[in-house]
Order: sequence, then structure tokens, then C-alpha cells
Amino acid sequence: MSSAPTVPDVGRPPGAREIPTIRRKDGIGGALAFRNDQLHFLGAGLDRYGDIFRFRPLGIPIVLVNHPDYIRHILVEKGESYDKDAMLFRVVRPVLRKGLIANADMELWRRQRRMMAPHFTPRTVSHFARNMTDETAQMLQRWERREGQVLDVTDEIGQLALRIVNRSLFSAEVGRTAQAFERAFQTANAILGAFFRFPFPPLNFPTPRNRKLHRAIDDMDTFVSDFIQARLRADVPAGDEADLLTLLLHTVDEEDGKGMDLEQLHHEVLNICIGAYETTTNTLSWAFYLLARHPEVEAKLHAEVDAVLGERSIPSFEDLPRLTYTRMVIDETLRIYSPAYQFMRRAREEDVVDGYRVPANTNVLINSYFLHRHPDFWEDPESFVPERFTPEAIAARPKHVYTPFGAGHRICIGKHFALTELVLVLSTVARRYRLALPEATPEVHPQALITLHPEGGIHLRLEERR
Ligand code: HEM
Repeated sequence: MSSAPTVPDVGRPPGAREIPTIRRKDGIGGALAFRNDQLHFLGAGLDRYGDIFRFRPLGIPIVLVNHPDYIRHILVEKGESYDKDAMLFRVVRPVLRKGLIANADMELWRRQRRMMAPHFTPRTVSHFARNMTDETAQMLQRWERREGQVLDVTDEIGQLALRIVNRSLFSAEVGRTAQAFERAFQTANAILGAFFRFPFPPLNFPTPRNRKLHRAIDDMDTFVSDFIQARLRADVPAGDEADLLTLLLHTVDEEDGKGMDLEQLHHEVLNICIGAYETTTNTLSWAFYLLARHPEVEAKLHAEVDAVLGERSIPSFEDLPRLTYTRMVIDETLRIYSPAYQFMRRAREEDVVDGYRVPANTNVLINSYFLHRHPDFWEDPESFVPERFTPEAIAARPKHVYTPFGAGHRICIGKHFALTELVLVLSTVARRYRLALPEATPEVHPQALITLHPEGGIHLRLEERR
């Protein structure tokens, strides 16, 4: 992969160069090549042009940017000049609607974020830590009868992640409805992932694919509205022990003293379920897979977990500052297999990035899969090396070359929730079990849907640690 100038001249006044565009003669292909293998297509573009290039699937102009200075410029310094009225978010909006994730209305988004942010701080998240460890302990109990068996880890962790988010959101145990939600989400993820790569026919045409998508959206809506309706009937006051749904029901905006209407609440709850479920599931699945393939890393993880927990089998929120290697394992997993591996912005007005002219309305694609492998910043990027995330190593790198949670004002609101859950679940499982590679396991490849999914799921053998 060739690289951009080492010190990009970000924000240089116009007079500007044109962004290189993939052409037929490059041999990289066009819309069909992008549809068939998105990661291969983008990787070939980076090899050919370096850190910024344009391509036009079905005539839609998309610019990929792959340098930390470009990312800082677009997401942070000029964050207000780039919004989410971008193609990728238009694709997922039929599912996510007016919730935070894909909301392109800056004013509505700002109000919603202002109201919701206080419920996602590290201190608030600490109230949910018990949900995370209790649910994990129950999963380990269910695993007791399954020692020696090969587990569908992605499915097991998927159920766990949904149980955790549902207890935190709704104080509810989830039964079979959770499986319906999971199935519906996977359907929508696959259909919209393919639609992003080849946006035809439009989603409102009555094709079998689109009917399937709309049934999946209906199923996810039913899951959310059943909980909301039950809560409204119960009329729970907002106290210290309140779950997120009660907190959101009672939240008012500091500027106008009003809360959010029920439709908006529905969208936000659905966005939280979707934001929290597959991302954490995939991260933990990949973490167990990487640990199974790297016994030397696994041994260090076990040593830390044993030393921090001593006689205890379950960690607590207060243990987190000492579970530093566990956190490094998570950080490195999020580097290699960043679940929300791509996001997009639309340039609201013409801009200049490192001397390149970015016309108004350009879709700017940020792809963490490639950013997290950029050879100028990551040595031997395919290797699993948690030591890349010691405080010294982090300080020696530009901040915006690592974006598993995005950056700037649209950074993931659930980042603290996710990191707390990831470290607590991983350390609870690692205290008691290891998940080993069954004989002759083929390499698992990432599948580029809307999220980065382990193709075929992760299957590992459950072994009790002696
Ligand atoms: C490993 C876990 C997670 C990863 C990798 C992840 C990743 C991301 C990324 C990259 C974005 C920003 C997208 C952009 O800038 O366009 C984002 C936004 C968001 N995430 Fe997460 N996320 C995770 C977990 C969670 C959890 C646990 C929740 C909820 C509890 C959540 C809720 C959201 C919401 C609501 C947004 C939209 C924020 C806004 O625009 O104001 N995420 N996430």
C-alpha cells in the first residue's frame, strides 16, 4: 500500500488538486467489483492511489480517506461541515430512523445527544456492571454441562450481549423474543450490507428481498415497543436504581425543559439495542478466536486475571483499572476486527483536505479496517500484539489512526458501556474457561456487512482451566 505525504497539509486554501479516481484501466474494476468484494476493492484502491481516492459505484461519488490527519480534519476540526446525510446512513435509515446513529438533522441530533449523554458516562455505566457480570456468571453455569463441546461462540455471546443490554435498558429477562430480535437484526444487516455495495433496486420496491427486510424491521419494532408499552403501563419513577428506559422516559432537555416524544424514544431505544448488540458480540467472538490462536497472549491474560481476582471468580467494576492487559487484548481485537468498521460523512460544503478539493455533497468514507492496518503507523499490522496498547505505545501514535468508536462529536455514546462490558465479560470467562481451536479449524474471515461479521461464526471448544 503506498502512503500519503508524511505531513499532510490539511486545510490548505483552494487552488487545489483533484482527488484521484479509480479508472477502468487500473484493473480494479467498478460497481461490480465493489459489490463482489468490498474490502478487496478498497484495498486495491489504496495500493494504487495511497490515502485518498474516489470511486463511483452506480455513479454515486464516494471518497475513501485513510490517514489520521484527514480523519481528524473531517471528524473533529471541521466536524460541523460534515453531516450524516451520507449514502451509508441513508441505506441504514429505514431501520434506525431518527435515532442518534444515523440522524442527519444536526439540530435534533444535538438535542437528543444532550439529553442522553449523562446516562452513558463512566459513573452511570458503573451501575450496569453488575448486570454484565451476573449475566456472564449465568452463562458460565449453563456451560457447566457442556465442557469438551464445541460452542457456537458468536451465538452464545450474542445472547449474552442482548441479555445485558435488555437488563440495563429494561430491567428485563429476555427469553425467546431475544432470538427473534437477533434473527431480524442479522437479516437486516445482510440485506443492507449488500444494498450499500449495490443500491438497486430501491428499498421501497415490493421485491421479495425488500419484503423480508420490512418484516425484519417490524420484528425489531415489536421487540422494542412491547417493552416500552409495558413500562408506560407500570409508571415507574426515576430513582437511583432506574434502568435506561426509565431514565430516558424522564429526561428533559436543559434548554426547553421538555422530554422526547414516544416515537423518538422508540427510535433511540432501538438504536441502543442495535448499537450495543452486534458490535460487542463480534468483538468478544473475535477476541476468543484470537486468544485461541495465540496461547502466549492467552497465558498473559490468565496470569493477570488470576492475580487481580485472587480467590474470587467474578470481577467487579472496581477491578477495571487493574485489568490493564485484559483491556489491551480488547483494544487490539478492536483494531484488527473493528466491528463498526466503516462510517461516512457528507461534505455540506466544498472543502480542501491536504490540498485535495472535496466538492460539496461528496460521500466521505472512513474505513477503520484499513486505517487500523496503515503500514506507516502499525508494524506488522496483521499480527495480534496487545502490547501496541501500552500507554507509551498509544502516546507515540497519532490519536486518529485508531477509530473503533469513531471520533469527534458523533463518537459512540456507548463507548464506556461497551468497554466495561467487554473487559468484564472477557475476564469473567477467562478466570474459569479457555476456548480452544478444534482440530483443523479453517481460518475465519471477516465478512463486510454493515458491521464486520465473522463469516460462518466462531466455533471453539470449551475447556475448564485446571
Ligand atoms: C464494541 C462496541 C461498539 C463499537 C465498536 C461501536 C462503534 C461505534 C461507532 C464507530 C460509532 C460512530 C459512527 C460514526 O461516527 O458515524 C458509534 C455510534 C454510536 N453507538 Fe456505538 N459502538 C459500540 C457499542 C455501543 C453500545 C454498547 C451502545 C449503546 C449502549 C452504542 C450506541 C451507539 C450510538 C447511539 C451511536 C450514535 C452516537 C451519535 O451519533 O450521537 N454503541 N458506535
